[in-house]
Amino acid sequence: MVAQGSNSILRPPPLKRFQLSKPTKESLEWANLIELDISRFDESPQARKELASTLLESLHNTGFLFIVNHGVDETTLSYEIPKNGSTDGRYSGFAPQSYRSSTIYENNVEHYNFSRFTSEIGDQQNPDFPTSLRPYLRDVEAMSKYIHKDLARRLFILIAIALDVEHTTFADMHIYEAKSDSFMRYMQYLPRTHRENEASQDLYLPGHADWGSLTFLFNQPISALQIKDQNNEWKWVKYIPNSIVVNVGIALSALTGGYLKPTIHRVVKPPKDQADAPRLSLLYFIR
Ligand SMILES: O=C(O)CCC(=O)C(=O)O
Ligand SMILES: [Fe+2]
Repeated sequence: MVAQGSNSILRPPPLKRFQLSKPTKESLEWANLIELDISRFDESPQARKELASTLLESLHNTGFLFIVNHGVDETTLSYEIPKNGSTDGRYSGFAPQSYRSSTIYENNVEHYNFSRFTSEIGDQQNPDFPTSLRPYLRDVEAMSKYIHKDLARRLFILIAIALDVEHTTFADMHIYEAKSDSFMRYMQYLPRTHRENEASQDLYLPGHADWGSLTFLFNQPISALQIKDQNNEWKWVKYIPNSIVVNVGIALSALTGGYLKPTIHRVVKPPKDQADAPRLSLLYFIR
């Protein structure tokens, strides 16, 4: 990544790179999810049709899939989140551990949210960005826009093709510039002691479905995300290097008459060989 602002007088020290762990050696019960090669979107009308039907089937059955060959380097934005700036972190800015401490489950989670980068009055980013973040903002903006305006758009068009409706039906409902709560989130799960894990029943984030339409999660080596499969059994989401995990939220499920599944998922204590490392989730929520 090239830090911006090299011509300016503002040269804060760079953010620390987030140290990615090695993948687990444990054999876990993995969820059976497909890998969609999204680069085939522009190959031919036939390829697009095939992608559309694979996508629809998996979002109907499991509500989750991996997209690969998506054009983003997964490590580009792997930084330690800054722990200062605004503490009003609900949709924009930093939320420390204490923000979630009302539940015994999420008290090891801290996050930093970025709203959409638009110039609408009353809908701007929190202007109180910590100085350390400013050199990275253009990259965060580029990444957010690429996911929303390009990757999600392709998926929305494929869903429309598969459902045999006007191709831009869903894409037009999720225009980046239109008012929405879409946002990017850095979410850091801090390791817990044995006693803390006992108190929270090994849960880092309780089972839930996402509210929005599509969630993009940069897959990373610490295994902790689980989804509830068709037999109501929890299965682990596998780490596939350079893949993005995509899942359906409640809004998109409603927009498709319940055809696409807003699958329940949760985050649990990682396996033993990863239990002592912090876990960084980089998410983009399309709402
Ligand atoms: O951290 C993860 O792997 C998933 C987080 C999640 O499900 C959420 O924030 O809605
Ligand atoms: Fe979620």
